[in-house]
Amino acid sequence: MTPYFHKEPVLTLEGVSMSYQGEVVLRDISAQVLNVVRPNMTQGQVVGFYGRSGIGKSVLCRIIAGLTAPATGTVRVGEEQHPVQPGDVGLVQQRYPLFNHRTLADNLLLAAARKHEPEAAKREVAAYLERFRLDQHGKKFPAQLSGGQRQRAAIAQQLLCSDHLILLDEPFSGLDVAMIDEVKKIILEVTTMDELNTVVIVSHDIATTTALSDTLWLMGYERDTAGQLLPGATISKNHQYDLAGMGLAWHPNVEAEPEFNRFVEQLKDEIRAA
Ligand SMILES: Nc1ncnc2c1ncn2[C@@H]1O[C@H](COP(=O)(O)OP(=O)(O)OP(=O)(O)O)[C@@H](O)[C@H]1O
Repeated sequence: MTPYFHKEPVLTLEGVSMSYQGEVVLRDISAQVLNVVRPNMTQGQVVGFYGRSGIGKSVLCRIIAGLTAPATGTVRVGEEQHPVQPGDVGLVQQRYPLFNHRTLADNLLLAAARKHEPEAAKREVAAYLERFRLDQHGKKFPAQLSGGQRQRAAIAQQLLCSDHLILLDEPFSGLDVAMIDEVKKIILEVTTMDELNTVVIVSHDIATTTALSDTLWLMGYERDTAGQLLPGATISKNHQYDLAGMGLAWHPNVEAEPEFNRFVEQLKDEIRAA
């Protein structure tokens, strides 16, 4: 097993709850992502986030991104662990928010200008275009890009304007196997760019996401001591898995290992029960 240790927190949720018109959607969620350090490796963090459809994953993502204020609780991000502000966290949704009337390079420049001075923004965009193998396509408009290129562009866009933390909503849905491999590569690339880079993947593709993750969050409902179902979904402590500690954090061919497959089957059972 690759040795690792934890440093400072990069994302902290403290007692987060949310209700809409009196209906409790999220209940008292506390969870933390720590900067994982592996000797001689630049390695960011990948959190896989599961839950059944309609349970509240998107609501929690918007809260983590600072786009919706929770009813109670706080979200802290970054090295200083400041309360999240809109723009701190990139949110890559299934519909990629590129401007159709601007070229890819202009779209990225617009994002980079939120964080950098004009000259630095240009340099950053050039570096990201190359890094994401989009340098041949900078002058194209979003409609002229393939689905995979648009997805890479959307991830680059969010990395350019956010501060190390990005949330990917269903990054594998509707993709063929070759494209899934491509997106996996991008996610791994993002995490090896900077040890503080942290990617939260919300997905129904359990095996693919688990293979990439070093932490898993499973959202579900809990019962009180009398066996009554409590309102609102939560991420209980025993549903926050430390894959690094279990020897299942991403490494080449982790998906071929029997322990990995046993764990994925166990997770599927837990999701059904949650
Ligand atoms: N703005 C809103 N007003 C009222 N209710 C809302 C609002 N946003 C979300 N909800 C409710 O919160 C619950 C959780 O929705 P959410 O979209 O977070 O689920 P999800 O886990 O992301 O589902 P899926 O996996 O199907 O995308 C749903 O019952 C939804 O109707």
